Amino acid sequence: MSLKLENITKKFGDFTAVNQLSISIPEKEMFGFLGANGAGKTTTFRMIIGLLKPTEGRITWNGQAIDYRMSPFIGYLPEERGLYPKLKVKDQIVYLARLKGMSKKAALKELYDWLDRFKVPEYADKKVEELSKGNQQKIQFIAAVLHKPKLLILDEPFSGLDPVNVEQLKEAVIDLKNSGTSIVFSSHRMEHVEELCKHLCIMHKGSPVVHGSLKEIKRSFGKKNLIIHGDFDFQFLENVNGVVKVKYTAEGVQLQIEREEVAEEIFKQIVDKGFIRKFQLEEPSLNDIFIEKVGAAYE
Ligand SMILES: Nc1ncnc2c1ncn2[C@@H]1O[C@H](COP(=O)(O)OP(=O)(O)OP(=O)(O)O)[C@@H](O)[C@H]1O
Repeated sequence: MSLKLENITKKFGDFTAVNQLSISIPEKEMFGFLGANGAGKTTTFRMIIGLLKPTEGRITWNGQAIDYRMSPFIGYLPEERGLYPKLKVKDQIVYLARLKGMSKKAALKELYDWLDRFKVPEYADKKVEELSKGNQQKIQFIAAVLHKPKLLILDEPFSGLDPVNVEQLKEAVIDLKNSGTSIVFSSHRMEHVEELCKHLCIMHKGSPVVHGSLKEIKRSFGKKNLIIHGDFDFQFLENVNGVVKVKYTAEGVQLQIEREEVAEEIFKQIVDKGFIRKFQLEEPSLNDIFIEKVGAAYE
């Protein structure tokens, strides 16, 4: 039981926006879509919700082809936020909820529950244009989740939010996942995907360049990070075999090394050089992996 994309290609004329994308998104999980601008994330989402038709391939949800009849089960937070500025929040939310088959009463109850959760019950009677951009985004998020979709697609849900609002929305998303919603979201921010997702896909120019579980992706990357803090000169490390990158930090140095054994070698070499305050081997970050796989495209 899952969302499945099989050999999906989307062409706009001669231009291929998505190329042979095959992914399986597990049920009741959060799946992250990473990619530079123009990588094909939004196009993929539009195909998942049935707004665009793939040129080739098949998209299924629990084995059934996705079509408009599934709309009540799907929630979508589009990248281009599209609320009507002149309408009151509650009128707009009720209108959108009714399109998903909810009654006015149920929609209002859900709306007030969400507004209470975000500690802004007074927004119900405000016009959208009276709210800040970040708060408009919260309302749009509520519009996407009000009908309790089983599959929730969030295009850049955290962009443009201040840190407090990012945390608030993250908690809401985690609660939805824990209550059984399958969530797919895109982001430019590696740390959000790293924190929230078990599985992910990195898109590059329409093709998936990395795909799978975060754990496995990190393990198979091979390279590790080694953090050393100490009271001695680190420069000689630039010439140690197996050291790929050296980044100097306020308290020492952060190395990218080819494999774990290089850390042992380095330890032998620094042990007599002076006081070592920290010597820590870490898995690569998603950012390290992204930079290597997509690299120049993220300039
Ligand atoms: N309707 C369209 N007609 C022609 N080209 C399109 C259309 N929609 C998208 N594209 C192109 O397809 C490519 C992928 O776009 P898409 O919006 O899916 O990227 P994205 O990964 O969501 O990027 P971003 O992070 O900037 O939102 C881009 O080069 C874009 O210009």
